[in-house]
Amino acid sequence: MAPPEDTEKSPTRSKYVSLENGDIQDNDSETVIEGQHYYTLPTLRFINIVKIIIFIDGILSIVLWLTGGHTKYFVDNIVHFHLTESVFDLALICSIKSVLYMILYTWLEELTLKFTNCPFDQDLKTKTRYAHFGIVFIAIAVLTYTTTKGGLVLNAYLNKKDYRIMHPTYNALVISAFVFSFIQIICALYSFVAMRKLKVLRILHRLNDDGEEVDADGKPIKKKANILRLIKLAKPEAGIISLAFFAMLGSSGVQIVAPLFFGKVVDAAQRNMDELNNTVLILLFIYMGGALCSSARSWIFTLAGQRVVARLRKDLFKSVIKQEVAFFDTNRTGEICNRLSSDTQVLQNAVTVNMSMLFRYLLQIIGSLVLMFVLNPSLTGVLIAVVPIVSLGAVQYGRYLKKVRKEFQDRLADAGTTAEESISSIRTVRSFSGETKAIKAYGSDVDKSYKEGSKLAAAQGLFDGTIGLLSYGAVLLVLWYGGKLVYENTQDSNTGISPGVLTSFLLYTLQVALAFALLSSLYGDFMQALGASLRIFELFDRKPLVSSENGDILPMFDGHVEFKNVHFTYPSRPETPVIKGINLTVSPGQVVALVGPSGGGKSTIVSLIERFYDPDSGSISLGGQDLTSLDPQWFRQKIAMVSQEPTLFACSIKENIAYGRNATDAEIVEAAKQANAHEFIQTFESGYDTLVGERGVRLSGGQKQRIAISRALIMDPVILLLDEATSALDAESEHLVQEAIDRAMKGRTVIVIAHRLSTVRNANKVIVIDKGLIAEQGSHDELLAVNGVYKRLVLRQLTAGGMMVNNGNDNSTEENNDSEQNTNKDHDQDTIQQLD
Ligand SMILES: Nc1ncnc2c1ncn2[C@@H]1O[C@H](COP(=O)(O)OP(=O)(O)OP(=O)(O)O)[C@@H](O)[C@H]1O
Repeated sequence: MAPPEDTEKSPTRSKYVSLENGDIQDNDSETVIEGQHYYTLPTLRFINIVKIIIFIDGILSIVLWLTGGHTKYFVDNIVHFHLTESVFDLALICSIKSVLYMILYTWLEELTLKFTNCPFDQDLKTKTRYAHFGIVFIAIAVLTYTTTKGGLVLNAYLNKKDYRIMHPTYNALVISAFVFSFIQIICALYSFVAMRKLKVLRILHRLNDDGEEVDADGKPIKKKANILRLIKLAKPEAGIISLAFFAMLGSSGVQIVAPLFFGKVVDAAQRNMDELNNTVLILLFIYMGGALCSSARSWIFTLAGQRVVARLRKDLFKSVIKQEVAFFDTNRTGEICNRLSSDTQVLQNAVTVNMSMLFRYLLQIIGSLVLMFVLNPSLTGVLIAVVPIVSLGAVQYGRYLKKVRKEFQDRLADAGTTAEESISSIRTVRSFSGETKAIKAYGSDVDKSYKEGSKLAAAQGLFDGTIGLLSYGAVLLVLWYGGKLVYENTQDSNTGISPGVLTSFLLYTLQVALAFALLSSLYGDFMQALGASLRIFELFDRKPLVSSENGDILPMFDGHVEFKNVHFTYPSRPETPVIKGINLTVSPGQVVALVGPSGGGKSTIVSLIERFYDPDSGSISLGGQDLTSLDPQWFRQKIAMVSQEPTLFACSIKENIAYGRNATDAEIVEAAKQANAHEFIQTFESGYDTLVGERGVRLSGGQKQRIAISRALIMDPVILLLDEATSALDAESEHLVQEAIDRAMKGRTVIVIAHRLSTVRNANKVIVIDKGLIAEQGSHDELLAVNGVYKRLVLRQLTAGGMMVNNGNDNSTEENNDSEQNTNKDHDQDTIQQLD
């Protein structure tokens, strides 16, 4: 579709640029859509809100009209129509305008959506204009009429001596007709903005053939949080929640009928003492029943909330822990932990306590309004006329609040993450005197969250104030109008209302106003919960890119590993390929040493064997079968890893050794003996039950490594993946660790990232990895014969006395240590001579 030549002239057209294959690009949001798409639209969008307002207006007008008097009065009102004494015209106009509005708004939305797909269709554009102007015309005409009529009625009431006062409900109809026509003209004008938003919204919501929402690349988008999904979280608690609902019905019932009895008390006080006593006694019983129901409701709802959050946390953690390793490369630990703790807490309140409050207040409002209607419809009509203003304002403002609140929560989470990082690395912070830096970083994050918090406080304050003013304004209106009716009653007992009824009415009004104010603050809570649930459901819905379940189990696994033309790039750094086409074979029982310059990709190869990541292309097989088709749980039992800086868990030595599988005490001790760990463990007061502290801080480097070797040995792995420690241990530790490693290597396929010459010399095969490729491979001697990377590496490291030479510590106490190191040194000397 080619854009017409006058594209620049039309603001709507210039927003879209057609692409070669008929796609449309939205310049503002840089969103591209291909051809025709199906979309989901939010339920609570502008048109639907307007329709609700029109509906309320229609219903209210009809009710006020119908409750306005007896049959003759109706007929008189129509037959002897009088501009300032009849309201038949208003009821008629309201019915006609409601139908017209419904038709025009529906048409307008349809046209706007069609226009998104065909932004250059002149006909659609003209029709959309007609729809817009039709709506605005009706709104202006109706507002003009209702204002004029209202003014004339008021003028007649105040100034005309022979004015026949209308039925109170009809007066309410005049007020509500004016208020609604005012709201509707605002809606009509806002419809221009709303339709523009709808176009963008439509582009942003697209579905694939399965009905899932997809992004511009056609990939499914994580599910959005919605209230229904939030409620579903509490589904298993449905039983006890329904119990709580019954209790809530009881307590709300009390709230609803109590004001009625208050009124009766006031009226009884004007008659006789017996009636007064009886009414107060009834009220006391009502309150006692209400108290019982209230405590049951509160207890059960809170209990259900606790259950929901406990389950939520477990499920969420399950989902997090199953994510592929790459996920943790891009997501900070603190942020994830925040979701587990604070976001789930927000949800706990939303799905139970807030939900209960929502129903309670709704019940209170509806019940109170019904009783108010029974007491005096006209007074109720006056109150209802202001409700739509409050609700429309609350919804719009609530949206803004949600945005600010989310921003605040994000900044708070950032601060939490920064603090966690510093505290968990306190040793590094201390040794580099990084306290000031850490304090500054945390302080700056807290300042940012404070900035957002103060914005939130102001916004929330304004929100609460406005809602409060509107609510109490309604009370004042009722007080004035009700006072007038009481006054009328004192003049003529057949008209107006008694003081008792006014008391009930005022209490109801307060109750409705309060419930309304609380309901609107609940809206804020729900919005906050929606924000939290967005983040939580994002984690819930995230399917790990590398699954850790399901797959084949080989009946026999000999330890054969093969890489075929493997290419790999870390997802967190997509522009930098790390492995660029590696072919290698490790035969069962072989010891293969990976060497090479730092950053060449050795550790990445080991990670790929563990299937922490999947290669971008090529294949990795274990025992002849592709790694991606094997059950990760199974093959990870067959592969054990001892890394350079082993991480231990903050539990006992015993639990750390038996981390990979359930083992008996005897097996644990045997593994520790094999790893030369038994002796030092025995010197500890609590032996195998000694706690190692966070990440094993209470153990020395050598001790940690030997525990890690025990942990690997207890798995009796077929393949051992070793990353030799580069950090220098003292001679004794070095020897003990080395001996444990040598023992562990026996009878297994071993892939070792080698840093010691002795390891490389004893390996069956040495593979030199450089810049993501295999630079050389062969035995130590073969590679030395080639004047290549390996020779340079060995020479550089030997002459530098670097990592590949065993640390010769003269203070060594054990004789065999010395002799072993001397042998190594001799070998190293040989090597240097050979190289020279
Ligand atoms: N999780 C990661 N995300 C992104 N890039 C990574 C990640 N881990 C490693 N890299 C990058 O991949 C490249 C290879 O790293 P790798 O750790 O495999 O090298 P290496 O040969 O084991 O180095 P060394 O001997 O120093 O341990 C490096 O450039 C490194 O920066």
